[in-house]
Amino acid sequence: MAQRSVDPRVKRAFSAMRELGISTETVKPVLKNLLKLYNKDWTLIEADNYHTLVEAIYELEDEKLRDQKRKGKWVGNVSEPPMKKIHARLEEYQNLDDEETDSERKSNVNGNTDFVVPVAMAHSGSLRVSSNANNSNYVNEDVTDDCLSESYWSCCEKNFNFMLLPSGDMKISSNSNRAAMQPTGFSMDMQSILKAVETKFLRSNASDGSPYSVVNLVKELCASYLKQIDGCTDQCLDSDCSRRRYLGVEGCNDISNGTEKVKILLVDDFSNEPVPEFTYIPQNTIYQNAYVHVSLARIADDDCCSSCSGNCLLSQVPCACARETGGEYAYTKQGLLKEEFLTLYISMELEPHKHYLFKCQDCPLERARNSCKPEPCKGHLVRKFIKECWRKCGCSMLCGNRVVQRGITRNLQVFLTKEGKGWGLRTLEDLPKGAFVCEYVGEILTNMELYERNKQTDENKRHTYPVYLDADWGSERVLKDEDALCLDATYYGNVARFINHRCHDANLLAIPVEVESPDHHYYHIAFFTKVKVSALEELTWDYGLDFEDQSHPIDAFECCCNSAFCRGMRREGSRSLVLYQG
Ligand SMILES: C[S@@+](CC[C@H](N)C(=O)[O-])C[C@H]1O[C@@H](n2cnc3c(N)ncnc32)[C@H](O)[C@@H]1O
Repeated sequence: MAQRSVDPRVKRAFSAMRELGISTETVKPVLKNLLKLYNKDWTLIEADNYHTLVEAIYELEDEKLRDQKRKGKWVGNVSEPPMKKIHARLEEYQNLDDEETDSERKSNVNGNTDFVVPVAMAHSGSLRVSSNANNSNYVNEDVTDDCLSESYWSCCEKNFNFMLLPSGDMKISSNSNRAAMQPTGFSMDMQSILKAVETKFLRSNASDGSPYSVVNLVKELCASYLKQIDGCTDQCLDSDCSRRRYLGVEGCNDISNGTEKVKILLVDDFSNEPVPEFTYIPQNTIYQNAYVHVSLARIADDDCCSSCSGNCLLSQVPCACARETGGEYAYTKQGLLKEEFLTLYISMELEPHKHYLFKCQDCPLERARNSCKPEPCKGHLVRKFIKECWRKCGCSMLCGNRVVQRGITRNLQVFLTKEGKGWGLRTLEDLPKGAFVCEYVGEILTNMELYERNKQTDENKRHTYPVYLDADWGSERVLKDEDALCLDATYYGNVARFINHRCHDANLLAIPVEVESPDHHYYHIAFFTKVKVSALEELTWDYGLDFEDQSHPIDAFECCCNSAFCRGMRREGSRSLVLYQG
């Protein structure tokens, strides 16, 4: 009888779990459940080195332990249940992952942590970092010597260890594996090792006269590695590598400083633009006077789903958290924003006049601008919120109604735009329509504080990164200053501060999301794709600017969005708003 071949993704998952000491028997049922849950969408399972899978196993095992304890059958070590150990391993594994490329991660997952370059192989063939299925653009391409400028070498040395083994072979491993290598070989500097390997080869194999160079081999390794970690294409590697510059003193750095689940690199392909000065924060932080009261007690019992468990999206009847979105969840089981919500938000963005514009009696924005004689309110669009399950809910962190709070999972990159917009954000992977990209993160300020900041800042350093949190100002007659909030990403922010404006046909939408505070004075602004976005496309957002408005104190920019619908190309004497509506 013909044997059914096992899906390679299943094999990879088993293998990755074995690395963590989790047996295939334990993984099988959990994986099966997750595949059912996610409609066989592997991206969610494979993301973050199978984080979801490990968490699910962890939860199931914990549940079993709790059950055994309840029944008085558990005889293990109270201080460290077995899955706790696995969890610790996972953390270790993910820390390790911070230092790795996708390809290295794959080789680790397959139990093949280091590259050993036997001299014979070094002679006969090319060494390549194995390919990453999602980023096939960046691998298995020819790499020229020109690509290897100083910065490449220093980056390579920073990220790899080169070691001469007693056999004369060379072992290359990522820096994170340094400790593991020590007992078996002699650690020396990279150049000496390359020389020694080459000498050994030439002594034993020189007879066939083939050209051989360990140096070239390692160059190739470095180039492949860099192409993988920063999404660099062959074109930019080949064209003018010396101009490529990586943020930081040397080597390649993650602008999030390890605070996000994924590395976010900043690349400058065109010039020596100064590196943006700001502090990366992955979550909003209160500046001073903003009143953001988060407490479990303030969440009413019927505003959460304490009796739920597991994944709310799988229950027959939507839970209380879906009430905000009309009794149905905003997300699909694949974790994407549902079509009908996208349509509604797109219409709000493109045709705001068709939606309810609330005009405050005593507008906090106008009050901040001129407290003695405020102008009439210009109106605020009343928006529909997404509400995610949160801590008072009984469901798990894997619940499908928790997307934004899980943070960035997509591969993103900050790059210098060539149209003169400054830095921008792009995706390094194809994104489906409705995918969560990132949250707009900054300091939480009252509008008064923002206004004061702007007054004190000189003309050239205007605060070009604030977003109003005015999506629900209509629900209160008079909003107190400490409740009328905005986010300013000028000094503290995340990747979203690099998202440039595009008139009308931007590919992202900003959507208000309630997570922990039911009153909607404070909420999250989350960016979702409104169309499919291809790898390397810039991510843009329509700031909703009125380029004709000349009344605002902050000077506008001349729009270079290149959209056919551009409404902001500088006309003589025009000024406009640089404050966005969230
Ligand atoms: C939120 S920041 C975006 C990131 C910014 N490009 C940077 O380098 O930090 C907004 C600023 O970017 C620039 N910008 C954004 N979109 C633009 C566009 N379509 N045309 C020209 N400049 C733009 C403007 O200077 C604007 O004040």
